[in-house]
Amino acid sequence: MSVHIEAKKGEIAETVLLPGDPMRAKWIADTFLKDIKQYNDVRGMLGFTGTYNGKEISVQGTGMGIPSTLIYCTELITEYGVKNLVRVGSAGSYQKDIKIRDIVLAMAASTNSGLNTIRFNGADYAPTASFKLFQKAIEIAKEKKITVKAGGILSSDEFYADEFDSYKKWAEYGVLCVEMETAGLYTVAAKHNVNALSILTISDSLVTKERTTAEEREQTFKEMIEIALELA
Ligand SMILES: O=P(O)(O)O[C@H]1O[C@H](CO)[C@@H](O)[C@H]1O
Ligand SMILES: O=c1cc[nH]c(=O)[nH]1
Repeated sequence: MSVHIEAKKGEIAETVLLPGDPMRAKWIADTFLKDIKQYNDVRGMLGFTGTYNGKEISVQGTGMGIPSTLIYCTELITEYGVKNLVRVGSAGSYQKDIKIRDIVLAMAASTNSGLNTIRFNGADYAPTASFKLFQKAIEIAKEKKITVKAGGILSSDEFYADEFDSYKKWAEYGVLCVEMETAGLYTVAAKHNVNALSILTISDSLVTKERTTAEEREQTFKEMIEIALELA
């Protein structure tokens, strides 16, 4: 047992899917996995291990934001030996041609978090996806005939910005979409020399102001999950 995860050693697979929402973790386990065992309920941050096509895989809620994500990822890596961390999250589009329900593979994550400027004494660090998982995800998507887009994203510390239009600066520099965890995930994975990839489904657009419902966000991101599960 670690501070925030009550699993015994060996109860968590080498590959873990990481939704922010613990209820999405339960939905993924119930919908896609066999022989499911719930290994965590500390703080309601549900975690499950099961099998997918005969391979063991786990799914763990991370909560929202970089600090919460860093807690779960650090414990998964250092206490449970997890090697592949695959975030499956929702994101807001910053670009006209990134539409609701599109899937985005995050190649790199800019951030307005102090995480790395603190860590690197004021210098910038560029958190990037693991090439191995990224390349594999592209191949899986091709095989499954699922269209994916790929590029840089923003991991923001705030969901509600004071100035709505502040997103336009990131958009001008090619950032595809915004979420709140990936820069932390990629940084902690790099520190411990393990693999990480964020696969995101666009839940709303800052450009067109369209939105999906909370239920859709929890349950309808099937294609993204199908790619992630094949990464085990
Ligand atoms: O859908 P999840 O994985 O929670 O991700 C996004 O949704 C939350 C905000 O509603 C933030 O965690 C953001 O990153
Ligand atoms: O606009 C959005 C949508 C999902 N997640 C975010 O952080 N922002």
